[in-house]
Amino acid sequence: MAMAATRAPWIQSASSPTLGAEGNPIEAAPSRLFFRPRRRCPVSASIRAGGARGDGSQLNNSGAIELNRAPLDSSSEIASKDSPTLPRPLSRADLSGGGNGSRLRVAYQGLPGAYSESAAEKAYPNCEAVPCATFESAFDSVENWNVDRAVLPIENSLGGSIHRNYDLLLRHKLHIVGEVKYAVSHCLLANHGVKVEQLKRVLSHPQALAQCEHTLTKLGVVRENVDDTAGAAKFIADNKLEDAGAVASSFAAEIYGLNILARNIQDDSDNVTRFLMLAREPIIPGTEKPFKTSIVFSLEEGPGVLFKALAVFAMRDINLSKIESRPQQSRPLRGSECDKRYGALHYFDYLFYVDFESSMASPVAQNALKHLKEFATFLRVLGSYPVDTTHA
Ligand SMILES: O=C(O)C(=O)C[C@]1(C(=O)O)C=C[C@@H](O)C=C1
Repeated sequence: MAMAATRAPWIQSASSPTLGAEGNPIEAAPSRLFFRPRRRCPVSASIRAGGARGDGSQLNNSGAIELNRAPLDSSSEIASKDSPTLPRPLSRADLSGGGNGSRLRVAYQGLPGAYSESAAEKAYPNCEAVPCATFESAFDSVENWNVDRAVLPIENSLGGSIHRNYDLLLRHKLHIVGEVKYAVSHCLLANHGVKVEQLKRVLSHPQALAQCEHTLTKLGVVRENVDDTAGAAKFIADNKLEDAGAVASSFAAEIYGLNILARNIQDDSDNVTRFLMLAREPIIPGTEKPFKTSIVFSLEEGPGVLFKALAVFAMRDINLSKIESRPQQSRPLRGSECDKRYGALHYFDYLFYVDFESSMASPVAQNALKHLKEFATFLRVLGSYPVDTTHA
């Protein structure tokens, strides 16, 4: 019996029938390359075009996917994510802004003048950008329906990954519905009348300080971490500091009445931060333009298991655009394993976050995840969303 979609459309149970073939001979062959896991992961992809499907799901008149809501293994983390109370998936029209003339409320971390605010406004033009003290409170605001979306940084071309947000993506049940790249150009700000030579310390977000490493080293100043770049600007303005500067945007200088001592002080002029757009509901992915899918999984221990996991994409010519590993915080160490030479060994248990360049609407991507599921101990699709192909 087909049921209306009340969960992320790509999720079905482990016991669901085989998905349609993608014409890839590897799929039909027994996968001797890969070992069988002890535990099986209850997640796989399931979106395809055209009426009734082998797995019991239906393509409805509007082209939206309706899936069977199959029972999930209660031992799996995925079960907690896909509450049956989830509202309808977003359509791609929902990506651009609030309907009915209402302004979409979009949470970002930091104060007005933070780069994240500008990224939120780039992602959702005409939105009402809502400042949040922490990344976590931005996640909470969406989950608690205080705002419609959150836009949060995930990686920077100079500073690398923002690990906190990777961890929060897993801990919360939001869906990635888009990405936006934003060119970050840092300024050195100080109160009016303060000269560069007077500065003994410079305050900013740790990422921003890291992005200006060369300049700050040349200046010989002490770096002080604060929650966001705009917060640093506000702090030195409010306290009328004369020995401290801030790394922040020219917009922050304007808002907090500071002087710009230097512009473009980041280590490389091409300094781009990639932000994720997060929502309570997933979007229905398409294939008519480039899509990207973000997943997180964990694996059994064993020689070459990560290689095998990544091979499910390589053998289908699916490009990976990002891979990040994070320790499993709830279970950081594996049980001790004996080694003849060294005795008991402890290994860190990892979560792997992978972005791959394919839409969950593509059978090839669905089959890759189905294949991955065979030896993943946990797998969750964080979102399938259009690639930001614009210039930052
Ligand atoms: O502090 C800000 O202005 C932010 O928006 C945060 C943040 C970050 O977390 O990476 C965003 C973009 C820049 O890379 C520097 C800092």
